Amino acid sequence: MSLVEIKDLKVHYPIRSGFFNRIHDYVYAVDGVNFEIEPGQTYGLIGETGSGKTTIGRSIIGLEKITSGQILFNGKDVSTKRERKAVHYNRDVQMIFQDSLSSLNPKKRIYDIIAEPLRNFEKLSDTEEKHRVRELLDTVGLGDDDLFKYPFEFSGGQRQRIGVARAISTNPKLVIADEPVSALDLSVQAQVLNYMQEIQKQFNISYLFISHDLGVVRHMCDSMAIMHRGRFVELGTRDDIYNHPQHIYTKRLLAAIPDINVDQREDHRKHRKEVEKVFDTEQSRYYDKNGRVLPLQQISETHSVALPEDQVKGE
Ligand SMILES: Nc1ncnc2c1ncn2[C@@H]1O[C@H](COP(=O)(O)OP(=O)(O)OP(=O)(O)O)[C@@H](O)[C@H]1O
Repeated sequence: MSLVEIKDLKVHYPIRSGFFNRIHDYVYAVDGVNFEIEPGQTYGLIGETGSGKTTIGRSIIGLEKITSGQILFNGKDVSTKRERKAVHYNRDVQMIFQDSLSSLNPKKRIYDIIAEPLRNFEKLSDTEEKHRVRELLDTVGLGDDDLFKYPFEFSGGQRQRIGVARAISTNPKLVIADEPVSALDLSVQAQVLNYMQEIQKQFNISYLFISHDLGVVRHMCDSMAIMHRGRFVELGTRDDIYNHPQHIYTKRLLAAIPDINVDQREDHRKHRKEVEKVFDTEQSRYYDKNGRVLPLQQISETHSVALPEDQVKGE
């Protein structure tokens, strides 16, 4: 059984205006998405800013009221607050945010930041708590010297590792990581991602990894969905997406990954320009007359794409 199943999830925000503040339209932030996250695996949600990724993450953790659809966790419906409470959901699902400086309380020492979820969810003695906090800091490569420092005394990468330690303190089954490394330098990004992968293996955690950059998630995700305008344009395994992309929006995101090989930069620039040109001329075929993403078509057991009818063929 999948750890998480998302069924036809919709989150629509009303747009109000006028003297009576009437609803005159909606923002279709998330407009009918379906996917599953397996135990111990990483699922990627990739798309440009405003495509609806964060809204999905916030809906799963319970920070966003959903318009319709279902969120199942271990087969149990957790779409409402009452249902989440009944299954200790708040302990089992944690989140890592992009901005580590604002997500860690600046007035608290690291010890208390990491101990806080433990105090909320576990009944530990003082000695057990100290032992657990030390163990967690050690897991993310920080030491006893760091225990009583404040967040501002750390680098961005270290703070993000503290965010990881806090998120895993309650032994969660799912961690939602919303752009966890976007604010970091490339070398520091790799370090934080390595810690996240090691922790995943050690504790069999599932990640929902949200990013705007297909380059960053290449080595993290087992499966992924490419999102645009509140819907999925393509979903599949890592191999489906990186080696057999079908939707022009996915191809465009792939072409945007910088080429680290200096000799090939010119070729890469030309390829990127060509992909952009195709996207500009062809994109109207891939969206309906209101600019919405077409319905997904399954083209293999693992791979679905929102293709125009005349493009659909099995792999
Ligand atoms: N509370 C809200 N009220 C109205 N519209 C909202 C609200 N929250 C988000 N939106 C809109 O919903 C859409 C999706 O937003 P969301 O933050 O999920 O996108 P995203 O892909 O995560 O973007 P980013 O990477 O910039 O965070 C956007 O158009 C956004 O403006």
